[in-house]
Amino acid sequence: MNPLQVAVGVVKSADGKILISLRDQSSHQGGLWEFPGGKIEQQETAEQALIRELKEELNLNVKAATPLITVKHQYTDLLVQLNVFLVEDFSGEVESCEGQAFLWVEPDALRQYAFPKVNQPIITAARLPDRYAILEDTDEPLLRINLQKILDRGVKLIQARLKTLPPEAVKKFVEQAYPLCKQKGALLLINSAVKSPDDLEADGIHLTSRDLMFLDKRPGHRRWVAASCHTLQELRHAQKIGVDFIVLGPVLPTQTHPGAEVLGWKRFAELVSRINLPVYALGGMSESSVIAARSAGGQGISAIRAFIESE
Ligand SMILES: Nc1nc2c([nH]c(=O)n2[C@@H]2O[C@H](COP(=O)(O)OP(=O)(O)OP(=O)(O)O)[C@@H](O)[C@H]2O)c(=O)[nH]1
Ligand SMILES: [Mg+2]
Repeated sequence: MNPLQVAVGVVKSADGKILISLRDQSSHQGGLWEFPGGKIEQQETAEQALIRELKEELNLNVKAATPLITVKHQYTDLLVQLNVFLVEDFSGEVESCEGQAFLWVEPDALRQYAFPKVNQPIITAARLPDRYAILEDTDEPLLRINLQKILDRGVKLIQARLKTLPPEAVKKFVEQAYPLCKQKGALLLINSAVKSPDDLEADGIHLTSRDLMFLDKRPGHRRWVAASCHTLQELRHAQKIGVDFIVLGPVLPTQTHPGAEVLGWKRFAELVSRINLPVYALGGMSESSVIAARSAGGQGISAIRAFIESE
């Protein structure tokens, strides 16, 4: 059966708050909060439906929208596909055209509201940025310089992939890096290949694909859990154990792995469409690849060099 196609907007104000509204008690999933939107009519594109619905429901004029995530869900009574857009460019004051309650909420506070179950990955996508920097092993002074470059560039999500640095050096570095990241409002995740990642204070863990496949449940006491994947099997396992987001690649050829087999954007898009999770594209990315990644259904890009090389 073809899913019911729905266009949904994560509407973000200039001060970073997100618009949610309360579903009418009598409607499907009634009494729960939602991101505004509605069914895509015949002859309409998802974007056209989004523009029409946000005008009809909230009197908002959408000026630009970019794809954020697509999720599919089988309710007992209904199969839906939510085509979610990020809307940062709009005009007009929100009005409750259908008498529904609405609220502007900080992204990190979205989890406190009751949404339909399928909305969970949308909430995660709304909280995450479009760039995920990887901080690679190198000598310590250079590591600090690279971290500073990443932070100066405004990247808000960073993975410390310090696989070969001795544990004491890793500990010393993370103890300095974590407060710096906090100060800049950036999240710091520690790669699971780091020796004793549990001893390090950070925002979460980034699982290697190998470590991911050894787990049968999400590691506890972690605010954020991410994972590296290369195959559909790994993606499905990540979704099953409740990982928050994925890095998938290599998408394009890289200098570090010349001749390695790559997915390409088409296969990347196909794989992303099979799961309901935010996915970053890795491999051969530059800052300008964000647009391609988002068009392919991804959350954005992950890279090592793109964020430390001069623009
Ligand atoms: N708009 C919206 N719909 C959602 C969300 N999550 C979710 O499961 N849905 C489901 O998507 C379907 C369509 O959404 P809708 O009820 O907004 O459609 P609509 O505005 O065209 O409604 P109408 O038929 O009353 O005019 C519903 O079955 C609803 O339960 C969400 O965050 N926003
Ligand atoms: Mg609606």
